[in-house]
Amino acid sequence: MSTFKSEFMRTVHARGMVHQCSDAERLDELLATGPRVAYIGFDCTADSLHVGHLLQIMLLRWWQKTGHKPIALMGGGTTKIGDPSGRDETRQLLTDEQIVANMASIKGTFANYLTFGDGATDAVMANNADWLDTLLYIPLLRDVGRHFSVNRMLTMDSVRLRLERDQPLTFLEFNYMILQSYDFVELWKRHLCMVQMGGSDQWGNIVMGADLGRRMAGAELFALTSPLLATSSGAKMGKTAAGAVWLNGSRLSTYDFWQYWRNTEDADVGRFLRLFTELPLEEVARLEALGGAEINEAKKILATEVTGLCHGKVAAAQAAETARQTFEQGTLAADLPTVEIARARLQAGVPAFELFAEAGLADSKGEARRLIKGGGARVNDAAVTSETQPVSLTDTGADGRIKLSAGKKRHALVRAV
Ligand SMILES: Nc1ncnc2c1ncn2[C@@H]1O[C@H](COP(=O)(O)OP(=O)(O)OP(=O)(O)O)[C@@H](O)[C@H]1O
Ligand SMILES: N[C@@H](Cc1ccc(O)cc1)C(=O)O
Repeated sequence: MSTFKSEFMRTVHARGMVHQCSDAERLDELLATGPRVAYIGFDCTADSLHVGHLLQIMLLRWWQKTGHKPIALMGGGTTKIGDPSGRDETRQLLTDEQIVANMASIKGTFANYLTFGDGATDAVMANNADWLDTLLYIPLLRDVGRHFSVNRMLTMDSVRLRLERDQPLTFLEFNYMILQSYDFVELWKRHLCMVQMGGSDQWGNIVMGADLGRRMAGAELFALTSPLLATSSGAKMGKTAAGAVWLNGSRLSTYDFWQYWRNTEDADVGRFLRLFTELPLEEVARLEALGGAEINEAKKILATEVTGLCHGKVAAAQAAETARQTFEQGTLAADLPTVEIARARLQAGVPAFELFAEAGLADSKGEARRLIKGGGARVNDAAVTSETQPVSLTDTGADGRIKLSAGKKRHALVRAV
């Protein structure tokens, strides 16, 4: 591992970011001799990326930091097809308008992690709709389709698993890997892009593209995948009971994002520090070795570092301070009153005045209404603007709770049961 010549390969291996690489030795050689180009594709299936994408973004960031050029590819075209990789069911089809809106909303995230521009190692953003939307069927079949063996396509996990489990796979989805492969060759032609990275579920799509590049253009292309992350307790990383852990601040507040990382399981602290922060490995080793209550300090550092990259250092410091005031300044310690509300009710949305009364923050519904009218009621630190404003499951923070406040000092937590 330590024998790698290139800084990129040394760094990403040492930090545990690599699952598979098609030819690590050869790639290492090429990376040691000058700036190279790599890309990762992101489909626009929602209006924000989530924590599951963060490892991919960190790979692009290290790629750039170690002297190479990253391409963030928006899947404006591929989102119309829907990648079957790692999924049991066909994705719901999105309209063109939804895809365009999602892309606009996702794009901003990359500016926090990458430096864009025209220089040799500046990042570039591309959209595969630019070349996929105008493909013609017969020419595509003749120029590209002839290089694909259906026999081999059937052995790819994205296809094989559906067939083995008797789950339907549409012809539309079956074509996804052809289009992702085409992207790789197109980016090679446009930018001499020679590496495609992605989560391990993308391996089949990536090696098919590398093969296509060899056949169509005589290009030497490489695949490098990251592990698909689960927490120590086995849950797929990035999704909580309350939904995905979104990267866009409009979807998940900086404070809740910070809390998600603060609530990391003890056994994951070292691994997450290596994967999601840029702290030197010696520092990570020191933090990881902290025992007992001190591990909480390491979790706060993790939360502040990851939040700092995603939302900026100022917002991260603010989130850390809010957490300190809320949970460490005596009045609001762990004995904060918690009310349990039936999940179905929260799903439907409970009018704020009812919830405040039930949580004991007002003696009656009438008093709760007055509290709200007077501007003294807050849900997750945001003012409640109408008495009947519904409080629902979507307000649940990454820690599985909704925080209600009456004035500055009185708080209660709501948990769905
Ligand atoms: N836990 C994870 N660890 C590493 N990479 C992940 C993780 N979750 C997602 N990814 C990467 O991000 C890509 C998109 O993931 P995923 O398919 O889960 O996103 P989604 O389409 O937004 O969510 P869903 O499949 O739940 O609709 C995956 O192909 C994978 O490479
Ligand atoms: N298939 C990838 C996204 C992607 C799209 C186009 C590509 O060329 C590469 C990757 C995913 O689902 O996450």
